[in-house]
Amino acid sequence: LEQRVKELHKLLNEYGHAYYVLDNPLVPDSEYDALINELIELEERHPDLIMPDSPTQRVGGDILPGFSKVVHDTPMLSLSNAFNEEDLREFDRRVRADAGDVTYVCELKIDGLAISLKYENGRFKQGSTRGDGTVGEDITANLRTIRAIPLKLSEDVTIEARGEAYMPKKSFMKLNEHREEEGLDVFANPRNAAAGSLRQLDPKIAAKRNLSVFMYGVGGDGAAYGLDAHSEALDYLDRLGFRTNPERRRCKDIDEVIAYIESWQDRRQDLSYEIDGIVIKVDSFSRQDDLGFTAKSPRWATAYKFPA
Ligand SMILES: COc1nc2nc(N)nc(N)c2nc1C
Repeated sequence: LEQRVKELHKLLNEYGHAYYVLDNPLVPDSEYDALINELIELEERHPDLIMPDSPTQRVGGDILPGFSKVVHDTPMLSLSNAFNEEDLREFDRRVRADAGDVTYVCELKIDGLAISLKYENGRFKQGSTRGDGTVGEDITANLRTIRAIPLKLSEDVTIEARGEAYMPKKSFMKLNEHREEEGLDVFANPRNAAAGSLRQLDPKIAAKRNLSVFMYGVGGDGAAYGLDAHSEALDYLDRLGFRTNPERRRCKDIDEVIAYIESWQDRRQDLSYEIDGIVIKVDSFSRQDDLGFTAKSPRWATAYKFPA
């Protein structure tokens, strides 16, 4: 019996990772559903076999009285903005003045809300919003319902991952249709819908909102994990079981960055999620250290914003 429960955990976590993290289903939904229902049955009959990281334990029971505060280990900063090619070239000039020739990493800027996920010995412990950058809200119960967020990593590491929670365009359209039928006011955009869903005190509501995430960095000093560059950190997050955005691209100079941005100007409407720009980061962590931070933003990154 215990053996069967362990086997179901393994199968469901593997199938779940393929479906929700890699967008590459290994089995039809009907097979996944049959297995999860078998596990729910077994756990109902034998509650002593319920583990915290069981795939059935994503939706908590009780409604929270409120959200407690979380002080971030390192501030969750904001990004400076670039609105045109001149801004981008100015950013590049400033970077190379202090750090010399650098390689950049370009990432899609997901139009959602920033989150921090903390893991201890490979297990999801706490998730929070950015808040004011220093203090956020503990929304662990709601984040547990997001199946793209692993409850257990492939390695027993203690790590913080940061990224963006968002609502896919399709889910946003369906949610608003449903709200219209119910005579409720609709959400203005997927970002507001995602924020509203994660601010629910009842995790059962968040669980129904079909949210997802793209993780875009490690909290604190990347070098602490033996990584030399941001692109390596993203590959490391992939290996640990996180969902990262596959469209990221290393660019050897600002001309390549500009070409990458132009390539997404029109293609972005084909994405299944909304983006509001492209984030450009110096790849090497030691070059990032040469550049440091202003009071509120890294000097080694900027966000090109698409015209609204
Ligand atoms: C290094 O800091 C950041 N990196 C980011 N990366 C992506 N892809 N998207 C963001 N919104 C983002 N925001 C911040 C503050």
